[in-house]
Amino acid sequence: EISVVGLQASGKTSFVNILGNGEWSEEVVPTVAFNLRKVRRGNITVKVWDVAGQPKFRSMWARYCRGVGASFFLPRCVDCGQLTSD
Ligand SMILES: Nc1nc2c(ncn2[C@@H]2O[C@H](COP(=O)(O)OP(=O)(O)OP(=O)(O)O)[C@@H](O)[C@H]2O)c(=O)[nH]1
Ligand SMILES: [Mg+2]
Repeated sequence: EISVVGLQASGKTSFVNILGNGEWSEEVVPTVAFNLRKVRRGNITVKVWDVAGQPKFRSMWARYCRGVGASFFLPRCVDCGQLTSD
């Protein structure tokens, strides 16, 4: 089980889509709350929590990072200052 958190529009959903089906899609919409996606590789299935990055959802990050095997934080470098400012 892994979780992916980071600021809005940092590309988390796009990243998880590529993990899931190898496809790039331009038509991604901002995530509301979270998406749960199951990624299969052979006989292993990994649950991936793709968590929303908009400020109102950030309080949920800790909950989704607890108890998972690994968490990814995708930074969005055009506004790294934003994490501390909001
Ligand atoms: N150029 C470029 N654009 C990207 C990349 N990854 C994502 N995008 C674009 O950035 C926008 C936001 O991507 P999302 O995957 O929705 O971002 P997100 O982190 O899931 O956003 P929230 O769900 O709001 O937290 C989309 O228009 C993507 O097509 C990348 O590696 N390069
Ligand atoms: Mg998203």
